[in-house]
Amino acid sequence: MRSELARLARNLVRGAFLELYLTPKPGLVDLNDPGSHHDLSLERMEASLEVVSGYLCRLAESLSCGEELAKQVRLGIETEQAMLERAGTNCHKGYIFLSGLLLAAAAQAPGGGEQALSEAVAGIASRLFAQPPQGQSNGSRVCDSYGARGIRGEALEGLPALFREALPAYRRELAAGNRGSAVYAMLGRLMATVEDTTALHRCGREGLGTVQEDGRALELMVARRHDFLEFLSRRNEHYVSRNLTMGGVADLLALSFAWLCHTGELEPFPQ
Ligand SMILES: CC(C)(COP(=O)(O)OP(=O)(O)OC[C@H]1O[C@@H](n2cnc3c(N)ncnc32)[C@H](O[C@H]2O[C@H](COP(=O)(O)OP(=O)(O)OP(=O)(O)O)[C@@H](O)[C@H]2O)[C@@H]1O)[C@@H](O)C(=O)NCCC(=O)NCCS
Ligand SMILES: Nc1ncnc2[nH]cnc12
Repeated sequence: MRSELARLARNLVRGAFLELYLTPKPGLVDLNDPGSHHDLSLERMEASLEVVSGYLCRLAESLSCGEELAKQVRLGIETEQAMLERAGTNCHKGYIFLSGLLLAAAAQAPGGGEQALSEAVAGIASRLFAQPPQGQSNGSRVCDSYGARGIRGEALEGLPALFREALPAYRRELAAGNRGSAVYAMLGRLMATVEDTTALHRCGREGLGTVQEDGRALELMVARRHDFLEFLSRRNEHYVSRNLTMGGVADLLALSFAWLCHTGELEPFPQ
């Protein structure tokens, strides 16, 4: 199991880099610009991912040794701090949690299918969130204000954005023979369905509604073979003008990339 967890850890890092470099992405850091993140840059995100890479390697080792969940939580919290110190940002806080959760679930359901993995995610999340959260955060305040479920709801339901939305969207497009646009079908599906608390935090319900409408529009443009790259560039300008972002979509896109790397579906040649 050790080697399989180490391989998934490496793919979780690859997924985050693939998300970062996908360009254009409305409101998010990519190869063109920092989107609506004036405190970020490509270099800072790359520095942050160096920290995430070390974390995932240590987490895979901890899981292989059968250490208890409390140790994995400590590793996650320490990594959040290390990310702040190394890159001066919390830009991958959500991904630290989501990638750690998926890795921990894979340790619990070795060789199981995606349904077993989703159930293991939900089981671990129910243990993680058995106690009420300590203190407030942007997401918890937004969840209180808008009755949103956010990252906690996503985890407690077994990552439906990954297993029921993103992966099927990618596989449908791939089955139709469209390798090049499959990633954008996945991005559109996530934008259309994720209840992203960073969008709510920045621009309220109207902001989340904009992201979800744009996700549906992107899906339609991909299906009709329209110029969706021009659309995404134009929407990026609009998001920047409103300080709108979709950090939760970014993290779930990274996780989707990672899992597709792991299953070999993102590359024509098996690893
Ligand atoms: C479970 C925790 C990680 C939750 O911690 P916290 O309460 O601080 O988290 P939230 O504020 O609720 O948001 C967490 C981040 O999750 C991403 N997210 C948002 N919506 C969703 C969703 N529906 N599904 C999945 N993920 C979602 C999002 O992360 C990304 O955006 C952040 C950057 O955006 P930005 O607008 O810049 O945000 P801010 O800087 O806060 O605002 P500004 O001032 O800039 O305007 C960035 O984090 C991205 O990753 C949410 O931000 C935590 O409680 C926890 O348990 N941590 C310990 C880790 C652990 O247990 N690991 C072991 C697991 S086995
Ligand atoms: N590309 C990106 N831009 C801003 N925040 C992010 N969090 C994760 N990926 C991100």
